[in-house]
Amino acid sequence: MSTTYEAVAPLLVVSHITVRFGGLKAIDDVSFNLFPGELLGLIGPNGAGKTTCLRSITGVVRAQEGSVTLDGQPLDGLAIEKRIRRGLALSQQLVKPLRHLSLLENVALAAGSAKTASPLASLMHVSESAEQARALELLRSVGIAERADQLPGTQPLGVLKRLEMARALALKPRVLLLDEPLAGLNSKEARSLAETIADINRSGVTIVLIEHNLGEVMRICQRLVVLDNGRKIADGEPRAVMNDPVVRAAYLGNDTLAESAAPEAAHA
Ligand SMILES: Nc1ncnc2c1ncn2[C@@H]1O[C@H](COP(=O)(O)OP(=O)(O)OP(=O)(O)O)[C@@H](O)[C@H]1O
Repeated sequence: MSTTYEAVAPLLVVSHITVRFGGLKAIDDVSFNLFPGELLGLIGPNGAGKTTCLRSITGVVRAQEGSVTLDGQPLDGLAIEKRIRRGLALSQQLVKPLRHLSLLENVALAAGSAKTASPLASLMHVSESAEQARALELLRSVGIAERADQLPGTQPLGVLKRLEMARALALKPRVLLLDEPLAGLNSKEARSLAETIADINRSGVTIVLIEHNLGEVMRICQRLVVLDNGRKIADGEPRAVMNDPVVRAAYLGNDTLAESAAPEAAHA
């Protein structure tokens, strides 16, 4: 994709964020922009601060310094629910659907809660056909519509991850934050889910993707931000970033880079 993002106002601005856990600086003065329509990869070695960065954007973790703005509106100090209502959705590493509800009902519940403030009212929404139809459409968009009536307990991990994505999309997010969606999948499943993520992005959803599968990251992301030891060490076009000696040094000894994201093996 050859969008010139600099000509467009950023949708999300992360500005000089610092997060400390006791004496540890998990995030150290990190800034980056996310532009409308982008699929941005947030990468870095283990413990680099990627998840903490996403959590500080959604308010799960409070940054001691810095600010986050969505469409020009500061999110600082807002509770998680308010940030969700402003348009952020976080799809987590751990998949936790409601076990007694079908896949369709799980997504319909999320679609209902996007429209209502109270959990009881959102439960009642499950019976409404509009939410059911929308939930089915969302299940279709993540490729699991044929399992709509099945329970989560019988599903393989790949399906549960797609369900989690559909639930996040039900919130109609302006920015979808995905934390390691490909973890635990084999290479074929990972390739397929990465394609689904790219499809979701092409349908107009702006995405930040944390992922260790650098082969898929290189294939689907339009830009990469790299963290190492809590600091941003690179920000730019994927191939240029992966060729950056500073990035290569950060990953030195990390087999993932050598095996799946050598620049010569990367797709354009
Ligand atoms: N709640 C917490 N309390 C204390 N330290 C934490 C907490 N959450 C994260 N950390 C520490 O902050 C640092 C960054 O962790 P984080 O999980 O953000 O990294 P990451 O890049 O997402 O790592 P990984 O790729 O391994 O998931 C690590 O040193 C981690 O141990």
